[in-house]
Amino acid sequence: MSTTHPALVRDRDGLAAALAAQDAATLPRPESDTGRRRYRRAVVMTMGALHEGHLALVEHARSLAEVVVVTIFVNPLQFGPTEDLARYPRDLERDLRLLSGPGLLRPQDVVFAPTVDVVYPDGDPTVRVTAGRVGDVLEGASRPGHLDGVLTVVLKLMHLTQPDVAVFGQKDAQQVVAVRRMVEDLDVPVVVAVHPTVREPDGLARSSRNAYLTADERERALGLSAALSAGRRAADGGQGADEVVAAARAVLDERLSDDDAVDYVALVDAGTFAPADARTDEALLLLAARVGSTRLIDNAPLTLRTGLAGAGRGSDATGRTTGGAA
Ligand SMILES: Nc1ncnc2c1ncn2[C@@H]1O[C@H](COP(=O)(O)OP(=O)(O)OP(=O)(O)O)[C@@H](O)[C@H]1O
Ligand SMILES: CC(C)(CO)[C@@H](O)C(=O)[O-]
Ligand code: BAL
Repeated sequence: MSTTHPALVRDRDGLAAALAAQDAATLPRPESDTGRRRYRRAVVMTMGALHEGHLALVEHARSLAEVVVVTIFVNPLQFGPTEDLARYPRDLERDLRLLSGPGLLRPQDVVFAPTVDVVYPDGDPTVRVTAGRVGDVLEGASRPGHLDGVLTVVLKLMHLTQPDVAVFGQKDAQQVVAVRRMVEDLDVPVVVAVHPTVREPDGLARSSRNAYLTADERERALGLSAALSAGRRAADGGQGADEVVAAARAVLDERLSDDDAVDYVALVDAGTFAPADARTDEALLLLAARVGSTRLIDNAPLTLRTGLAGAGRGSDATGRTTGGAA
């Protein structure tokens, strides 16, 4: 392996030693040292097959913290029995090469790429984290148990890598909501930071699964970002939630073929993830579709001008009380 690669650790002892070295290198400095970043250690969790989206998360982590840990682990627990666990792209050499690019990992930063038996030494864990009602809708409804599997490994990786801040991508919007909820509900002492979705120049959200797409499928996949733009235009034009969803769905119907299938088009309150209604102003338009055999997701924030924010109270998809006067 080339010496320009960042430090790679593959087991728990190696990780503990690397974290101890990071801690020694980041002992508190005098208050007068104004060059200090806000956090000591940031973690970026990935499943590898890295792309510009992941690298943007790493850059962001680096701007937030003195040292960074990137994890690369394809977590079997979050894949359903008919999903793509076996064919999910894995290329550690390539990932390490990308992470050694300029402005990314520094000598004291670490890549933790454990095998399944390192993360789950006793096999599938008996005790797991449940996403509760966040895990029942949208991604959770389409991929039963997916968000439980995500949260279980995220909590384990937080324990193992001991970050002060963990950086996630907005592309997986529901994952962000679930992780934030877990951190709050289980008093996990980690700050959750979110980076906006990074796109290809033509609008396609970067995703490791884009590698599965044929040229024709990739063209049809542009329907997702086009649908989000149509939804945003409808909102900008003063349309309500139903019209925004209809505008997005019409574009998907037009751009996808009989070989594809729309999974969901949903508009939720950006703050609570509850379905958007007349009280919603800041909303998130969420899409999932299968293009050929590849399932893709995307989302975009938008502002509903029909929103009557503050009216009434309710309970959101995450269990928090919403709306109305405090
Ligand atoms: N285009 C993107 N922009 C910003 N963040 C991203 C993007 N793609 C992935 N991420 C974030 O990177 C982290 C690791 O994601 P992951 O390794 O699953 O990549 P992915 O491209 O989403 O893969 P997949 O194709 O399996 O969905 C997650 O926090 C995810 O939200
Ligand atoms: C957060 C994560 C690394 C957990 O396996 C995964 O869900 C992902 O890559 O988004
Ligand atoms: N980025 C989400 C990981 C998954 O689809 O399993």
